[in-house]
Amino acid sequence: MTISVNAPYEAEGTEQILTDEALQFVEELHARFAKTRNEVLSNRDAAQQQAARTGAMDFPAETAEVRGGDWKVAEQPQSLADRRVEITGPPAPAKMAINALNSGAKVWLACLEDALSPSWQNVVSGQKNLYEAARGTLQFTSPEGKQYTLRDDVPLPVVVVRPRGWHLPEKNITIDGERAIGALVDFGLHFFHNAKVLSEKGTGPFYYLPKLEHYLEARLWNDIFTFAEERLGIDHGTVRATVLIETIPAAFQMDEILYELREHASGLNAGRWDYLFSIIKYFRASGSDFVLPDRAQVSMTQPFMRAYTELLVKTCHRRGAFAMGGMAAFIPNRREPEVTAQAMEKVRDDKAREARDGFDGSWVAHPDMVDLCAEEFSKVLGDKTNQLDRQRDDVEVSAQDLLNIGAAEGEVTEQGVRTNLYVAVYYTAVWLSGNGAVAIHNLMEDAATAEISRSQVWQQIHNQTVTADTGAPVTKDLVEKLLSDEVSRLRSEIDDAETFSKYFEPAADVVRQLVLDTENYEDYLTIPAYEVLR
Ligand SMILES: CC(=O)SCCNC(=O)CCNC(=O)[C@H](O)C(C)(C)COP(=O)(O)OP(=O)(O)OC[C@H]1O[C@@H](n2cnc3c(N)ncnc32)[C@H](O)[C@@H]1OP(=O)(O)O
Ligand SMILES: O=CC(=O)O
Ligand SMILES: [Mg+2]
Repeated sequence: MTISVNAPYEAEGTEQILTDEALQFVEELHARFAKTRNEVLSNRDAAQQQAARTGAMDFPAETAEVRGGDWKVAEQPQSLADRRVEITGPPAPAKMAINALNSGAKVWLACLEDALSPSWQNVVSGQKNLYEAARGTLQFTSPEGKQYTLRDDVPLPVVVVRPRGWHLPEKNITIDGERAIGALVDFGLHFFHNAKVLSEKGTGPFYYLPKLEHYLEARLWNDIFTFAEERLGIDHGTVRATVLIETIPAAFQMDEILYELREHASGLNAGRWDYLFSIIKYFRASGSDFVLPDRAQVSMTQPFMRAYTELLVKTCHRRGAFAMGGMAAFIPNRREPEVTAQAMEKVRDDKAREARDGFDGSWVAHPDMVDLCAEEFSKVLGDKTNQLDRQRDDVEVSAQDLLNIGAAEGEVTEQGVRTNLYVAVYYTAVWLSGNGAVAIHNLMEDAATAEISRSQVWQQIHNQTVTADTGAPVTKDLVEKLLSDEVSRLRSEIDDAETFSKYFEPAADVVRQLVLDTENYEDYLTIPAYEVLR
């Protein structure tokens, strides 16, 4: 096998990160695991088609013994015992990494996934920043001259790295002429450079695993961890993984996923945004019973969302694994105190509900929200660091509860379609410019939320959904017109013509193709967008 880097430019950190030894490790991962990754990825379609045809899903029959069995995941390492507040954000640019590390959170989810646009610069410099974070040497001076250094007055958060999902390639690295697998590049480079340093400190290496759709995908990650530990001479079980339950098939396999990873598992996380995206994707063509209301109306208190989070807490605590809450999208606006006050109140409610339900901690998107999340969890935890001992034997969740999507309260409106188109184009443009997360109308938008936006429109056209505010069906012609309006609106808001033509016009082309091609549904927005990204 031959690995080669065919990058369009030399990214910051290249010399430090893309060493011969590190690339050889990435190549070894491909030699051993690429075939299985390709198999598990191609299995996804058949499972989706079966569910779409029947409109039904169930807990797998072949793993009844795993669900019924009395087993637990390995004991949790001390450094992860208290996860009451986790800040999420990309490790590039460096100032975001430093701000996250200085935020006072217990954990920093360093995101190479939903919140990172995988430009070559971000992929390499994100690894460089993680390398320096692991060694406590990360610092940065902004172009305006602002100095960023790591604080030394409190313990810094433990870093948990989220590599890309199984679906995304890394086009700037090839192996025998084929594009490398993004997840193996992200994991391989991080593990190779940092596993020893982190394991000696007892603070890693730890990972979040995104977008899994089957327990065999968890088995694959477990095999990768076992191999990587042996190869670098690190104790088996040092790696700990928290799996995002953020696809509808994974909600039916929570026990199985923990079981596969039991020697490496830390917990599960309720990734609400990708979960909604997955539901729309799975049942996009299964009729109007599966059409969700406008995105803004689908809250965590809808019965099918409660079923999902309640089952997650119950499953985790039965198995000795952490149950981690998700992301409320409201973010503060330091220029608008009223917006900030409202956002704080809504996020506080969200965290309070999660803490009451038994979650051990949760996510925030912004440093200004770290304290409120810690406060809400501390109220419930008291002197404890987590509530692993709280069993939710009162919870009974059936397949029908998880799929009770038609009962969601709310409606589809033309204004909702407009907002979805606006957000999808805006987010894609920002992603093409190298940022994987952005505030739009005081909401955090990232790859998962943008996927919901574009998929809702596709589904509404497919089902000719009638909008509540105009009484008209969502047709291709209507969407063409609304998209053109929203692109004009964006043109009037973006005062720089060059930025508009460089990022917004290609973004509009990507979104137009995604929503209007009703014969084909693209599995991920980021697949076509990646072809345009440098
Ligand atoms: C569905 C999911 O997967 S959720 C998880 C994935 N999504 C994320 O991780 C999104 C995380 N959040 C963010 O990226 C950001 O909060 C955004 C893009 C939404 C908003 O960022 P901004 O527009 O920069 O917000 P704002 O101007 O209020 O930021 C103030 C300061 O806080 C910093 N900041 C804001 N959010 C974060 C964060 N999550 N991590 C670290 N620093 C942050 C900014 O860099 C800025 O720093 P500076 O004063 O040194 O320049
Ligand atoms: O990754 C989290 C999500 O909500 O998606
Ligand atoms: Mg996600």
